[in-house]
Amino acid sequence: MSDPESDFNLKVVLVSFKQCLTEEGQVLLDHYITSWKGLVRFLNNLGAVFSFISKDVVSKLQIMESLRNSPQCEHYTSLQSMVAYEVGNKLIDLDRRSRPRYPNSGCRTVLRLHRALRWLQLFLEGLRTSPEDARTSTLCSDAYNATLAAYHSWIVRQAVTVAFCALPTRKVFLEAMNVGSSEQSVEMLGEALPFIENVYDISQKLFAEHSLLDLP
Ligand SMILES: CCCCCCCC/C=C\CCCCCCCC(=O)N[C@@H](COP(=O)(O)O)[C@H](O)/C=C/CCCCCCCCCCCCC
Repeated sequence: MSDPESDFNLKVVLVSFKQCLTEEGQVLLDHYITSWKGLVRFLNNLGAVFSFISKDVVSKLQIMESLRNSPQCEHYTSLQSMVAYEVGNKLIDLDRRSRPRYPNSGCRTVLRLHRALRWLQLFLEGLRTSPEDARTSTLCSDAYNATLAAYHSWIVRQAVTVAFCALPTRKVFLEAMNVGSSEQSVEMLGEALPFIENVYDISQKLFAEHSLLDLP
């Protein structure tokens, strides 16, 4: 009989991002949410120092799940249908100077996860291509500074910097992916990272086309 814990590995999660995409390039939100839940499982395994990050992701996933379970659920099947619905019906706050009317819009919520996906892509690519003795805190903060940092307050950036010091070594990280040796993890990343890259690129293009990359 299969053991769900030992069967769970980072390859399964990264490949699940492939299932987010239809042949027509639609990004399916149910699969997107499921893929993110898999990432949260890994984050939780890294220790309590990361729980403030995990809580933020979980709260965003809950917003998306409640939209998927709402009477408007059919508009939240894919990223494309969600953007069309929320943009078409003016259900998004566009101006950061006005009082927020739609703090839980799907677009602003997915945008936060979308930016974090870019961080993940850069961080895992850094792990894959770096030498054995590379410092994970440096890989992680380089990826963070190139992506999420620009959108975070000073206090969040400080908390994140402290959390990075608690990261395990590169070898431990690669083995925690649960796909075998460090070498096998590196190989797996080379095969599976393009799946999150595809989802990121399609989402980025969609958000850019609708001027949604800077939602407050
Ligand atoms: C063997 C393990 C393989 C690696 C698995 C990694 C799994 C990673 C899972 C999640 C990644 C982090 C997701 C961060 C989402 C951040 C969303 C965000 O930007 N939220 C901010 C803005 O939201 P609003 O306030 O506008 O609603 C929010 O203010 C910030 C909250 C605090 C947390 C932000 C920290 C982001 C740090 C990213 C590095 C994570 C390091 C994880 C260690 C691998």
